[in-house]
Amino acid sequence: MTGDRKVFSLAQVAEHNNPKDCWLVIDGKTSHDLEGILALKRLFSMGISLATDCVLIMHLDYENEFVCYAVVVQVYDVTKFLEDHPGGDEVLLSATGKDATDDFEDVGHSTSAKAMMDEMYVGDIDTATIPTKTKYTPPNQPHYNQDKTPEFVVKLLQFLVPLLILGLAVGIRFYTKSAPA
Ligand code: HEM
Repeated sequence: MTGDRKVFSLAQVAEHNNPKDCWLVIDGKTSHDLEGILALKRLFSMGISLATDCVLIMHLDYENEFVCYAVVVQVYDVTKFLEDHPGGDEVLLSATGKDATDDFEDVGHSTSAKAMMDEMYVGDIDTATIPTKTKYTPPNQPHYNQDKTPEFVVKLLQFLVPLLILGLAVGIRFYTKSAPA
């Protein structure tokens, strides 16, 4: 299994970005044959690392069956699937040239969708060629309320207007009382 593993750079994958030749990079669980997994594990224990990120997971499932799979970032040729993709071809084409794992996961693809991917697998990606995800965190800035002045004026008017009306009413009353009839 390890001998014929093809490893691509992101730039190489990005060349396959059109309806006639469309490749995607998606990180997923892939169940490999036990022999292949054990061969990988032997390499790992010997301190030999692969060009790709690969995490081996082995556990017993609910029925005490021995399950093993590798998590690797893989490259899929989806060209033949473009027309049949239930989500449409455009989403697939727009997911080329990047790590489309999040796009794929966000949709919540079914296990049968994931199973289909095995047939489209063409190789793994050298994850060193994928730019690391950085989240934008805005710098800490003091809270500045742009509407402070109008807010203050409104509050002042709310206080002054009733006072003015009251003063006016008292003034009129005083004036009309004191004026000779
Ligand atoms: C090899 C890769 C892919 C395969 C085999 C695949 C397969 C499928 C399948 C079988 C479905 C039907 C629903 C399901 O069974 O989950 C589906 C739906 C969908 N997929 Fe994909 N897909 C792939 C990649 C992607 C990517 C990268 C995106 C986004 C950029 C995407 C977006 C969608 C959308 C939007 C739907 C429709 C969901 C809905 O209407 O509920 N797919 N896909």
